[in-house]
Order: sequence, then structure tokens, then C-alpha cells
Amino acid sequence: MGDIVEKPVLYSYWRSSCSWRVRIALNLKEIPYDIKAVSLIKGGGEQHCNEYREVNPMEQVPSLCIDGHTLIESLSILHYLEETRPQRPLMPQDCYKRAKVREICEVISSGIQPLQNLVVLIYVGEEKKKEWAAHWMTRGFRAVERLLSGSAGKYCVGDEITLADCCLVPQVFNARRFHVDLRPFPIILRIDRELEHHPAFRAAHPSTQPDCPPEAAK
Ligand SMILES: O=C(O)/C=C\C(=O)CC(=O)CC(=O)O
Repeated sequence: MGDIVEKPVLYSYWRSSCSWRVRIALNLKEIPYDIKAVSLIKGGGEQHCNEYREVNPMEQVPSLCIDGHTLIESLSILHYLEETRPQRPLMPQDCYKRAKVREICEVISSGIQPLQNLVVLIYVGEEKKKEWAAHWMTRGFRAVERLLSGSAGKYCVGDEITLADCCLVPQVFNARRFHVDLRPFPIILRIDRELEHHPAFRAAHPSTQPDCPPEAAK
């Protein structure tokens, strides 16, 4: 008899782009996991309750319980999965290509997403939040499009799916949600279209999540 290995648990919110990045990687690597839904809006946000703060001191999703550990921050989680579950690699072998993957991940995860995160939009205020979010996403996508013009093959970096694609697709969804004009970004659009119907991406999509409200489910 082998050891009983506990199924990983992902604290997730259906349309949190950072939860979505991790869901894609878990699906691509075919790692079974359970979801514990954390509503970012119910009662001012379940992420702020004392119990969840013990899990994640940043009071954000995702958090992943795996291998007896609790991990937070989506990129850190993605790299942990990559290092511990090398099946279906999501980083290239080549060092320069690895740098390009990290570069795109970082531009999205540090340079775009935090500026349009829920806590920031609440702080910016109802009146200005839509324009604010669209502004920072447009600015960031200009950089991403330029980077992709040098790195992309079928996907963000070459012809294999990488962590950069796990970050890009959810950010495109957010850009659409905030009515960003995506026409100036043909490479971003092409890669998003390429991955739209991929089973691992489909199964991670907000509309297929257990906590997706019925009106948004497909
Ligand atoms: O309006 C809501 O339903 C609440 C939160 C989100 O969607 C998630 C974010 O704001 C962060 C993000 O995905 O980048």
C-alpha cells in the first residue's frame, strides 16, 4: 500500500485571473484537485475573514494546499508545480526562452494585473474604476504585444504552451471585461483564439467553475 496522498485543494474564485492561471497549469499537468470557492464579493469578501487570513495573509486568491504545504501567489505556485511535477513541462529547456517566459509572466503579473485588482479598483472608486483598469491594461498589452512579436510561435514563446500562456489568457478575459480595444494587439488575440478551445483552458474558464453564478455560466 502506498502513502495516502491528499488531493491538492485550490482556494479559488471563478473569475479571479490569478486563480485561473493556476487552474490552467493544474489541468495541463493533469493534477486532480478540489476547489474551495472563496467569494471575493459576498459580505465584503470572504478573503478578508479571519479563517482565510490564516491561509493567505494577503487576503487574496489563489492559495494551494499541496504536498502538506499551503502556497500563495500564483506565479510562485506555478513554479512549484513546474518543479515538483515535471510532466507536461510549462517552461522551455532553453535558458533564453525561459527568460522570455518569465518576462511575459512578470509583465502581466506585476505590471498589469495588480493595477486592476479588486482592492485597487475599490480604492480608485466607482466613478473612475473602469477607465483606470482599461488604461493600465492597454498600456501593459502594448508591451506584451511587442514582446510577443519577438518570442511567439504558435503560443507566447515558441510552439509549446508555457506559463506565459497561463498568464495571458485570463488577462485577455479581464481586458474584454473592461472593454479594452484589443484590435491593436493581433498576436495576443491570435494566441487567445488558439487556446480558447484547448480542454485544459476550457476546464479552467470562469464560466465552467463551480462558483460561477448561473447567469454567467455557459
Ligand atoms: O468583480 C468580481 O467579481 C470580483 C473580483 C474579480 O473579478 C477578480 C479581480 O478583480 C482580479 C483579477 O481577476 O484580476
